[in-house]
Amino acid sequence: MHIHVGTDHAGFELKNRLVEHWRSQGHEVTDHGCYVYDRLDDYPSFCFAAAEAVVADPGSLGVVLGGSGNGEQISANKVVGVRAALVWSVETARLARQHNDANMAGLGVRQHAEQEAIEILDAFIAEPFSGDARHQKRINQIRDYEQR
Ligand SMILES: O=C[C@H](O)[C@H](O)[C@H](O)COP(=O)(O)O
Repeated sequence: MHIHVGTDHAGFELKNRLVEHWRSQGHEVTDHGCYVYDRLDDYPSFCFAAAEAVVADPGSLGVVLGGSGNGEQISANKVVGVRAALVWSVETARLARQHNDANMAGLGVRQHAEQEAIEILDAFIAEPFSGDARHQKRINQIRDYEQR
């Protein structure tokens, strides 16, 4: 799996852990920043970069991190072709893939212990889309609206 990751300062340490963790599992990981810790940096540019990379790389997945994950998810969803879900438990992460075919996850680093955050994001990466017709129909409705 090719995984694109972006974060602001709030997720800097977890992002570095995830890059190492997923590479050790054999995943290809592209780090879209931030590359240095700056407590005054702004999340949108990192999220746009990760989101544009996901759209340009069909089959890949993306993860955006921040204090709450909210601004990161909002930013990622501005990029046409992105379906970013805010994931806050293993179950919501799995459902984001199973039902929504989400190609990006937003996670609030300040809302979880590190190990829990890693487990949530591992669940997101591992879960396939169910392919069920009822879910695909709804995803198509979102795609059609986005393209109008
Ligand atoms: O939705 C935005 C994210 O949670 C940001 O990571 C957060 O707003 C950053 O907060 P601060 O600038 O207070 O560290």
